[in-house]
Amino acid sequence: MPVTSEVDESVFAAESAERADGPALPINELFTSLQGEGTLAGVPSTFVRTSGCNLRCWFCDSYHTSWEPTGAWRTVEAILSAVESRDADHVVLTGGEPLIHDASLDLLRRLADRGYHTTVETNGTVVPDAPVDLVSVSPKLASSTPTPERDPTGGDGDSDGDDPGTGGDWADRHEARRIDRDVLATLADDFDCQFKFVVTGEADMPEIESLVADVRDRAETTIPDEAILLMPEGQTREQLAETRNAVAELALDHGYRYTPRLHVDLWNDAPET
Ligand SMILES: C[S@@+](CC[C@H](N)C(=O)[O-])C[C@H]1O[C@@H](n2cnc3c(N)ncnc32)[C@H](O)[C@@H]1O
Ligand SMILES: Nc1nc2[nH]cc(C(=O)O)c2c(=O)[nH]1
Ligand code: SF4
Ligand SMILES: [Mg+2]
Repeated sequence: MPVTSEVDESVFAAESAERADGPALPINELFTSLQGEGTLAGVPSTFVRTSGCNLRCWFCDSYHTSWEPTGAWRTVEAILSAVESRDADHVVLTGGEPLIHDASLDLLRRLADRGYHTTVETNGTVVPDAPVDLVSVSPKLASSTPTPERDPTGGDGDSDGDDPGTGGDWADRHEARRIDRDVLATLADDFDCQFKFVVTGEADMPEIESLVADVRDRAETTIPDEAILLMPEGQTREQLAETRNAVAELALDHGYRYTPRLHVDLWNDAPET
């Protein structure tokens, strides 16, 4: 089900999630792997990847959930059966942005009822009204915003008006939506959270520091440095090899945690890993 990127994420958010056979989600892929990122790295987990996103990061490693959302509608019932047919007792709900879909809340409630440990991978723009064991928040920095030079839809990078890409169309929407400090503080107060920043270089650090300070000011709970994770940007082993040592040094310098991208080290950019 390819859907063109002229269409907003509402294609998947609005198309009825409530069907005759119950709530449903657009699923891009469902697989079992090792959690590759964050404090649970290495834990066998079943990944449920929804399609559709309210942002458009230029570096998105899940292009077919954001820039060109693709997937097949599956009922929450069918997703639960698929999860139960696998061994893992950890489930990671990701996307795209899983929390733009109401049916994600049904899925999370029913996974909790069945005793699964749930992690939600989210960009931190939506608060879920459902139980979640770990909210893995990856707030998007200014360096994530698509530009004519960083346009994964194929813009030619110059400004002569013949740019065939659509990345530029998304720059303003992405920029306006990417950070909501109140949502981030509410997530910190209401859930166990890790804040996992994608770092492209040292220039990202002032924004991370000021955002962390703002969220700490607004939240009632204490957010320890060990809940702040720096993750190198890179979709492939080759790209990660260029960024990871510098990002590890930045984590050391700032007293934050470093997270690898274990799945990229192990399986590069293969689907369903
Ligand atoms: C595809 S996103 C889906 C969940 C949610 N939309 C989000 O961004 O957190 C899953 C994770 O991959 C990270 N990610 C995406 N592209 C990346 C890249 N090129 N390098 C490093 N991390 C990336 C995101 O920051 C997020 O932590
Ligand atoms: N192995 C593995 N670990 C992951 N952790 C977060 C992922 C994601 O795409 O949200 C991811 C993923 O795609 N694969
Ligand atoms: S918020 Fe997540 S899914 Fe959406 S474009 Fe950015 S990395 Fe991709
Ligand atoms: Mg991934």
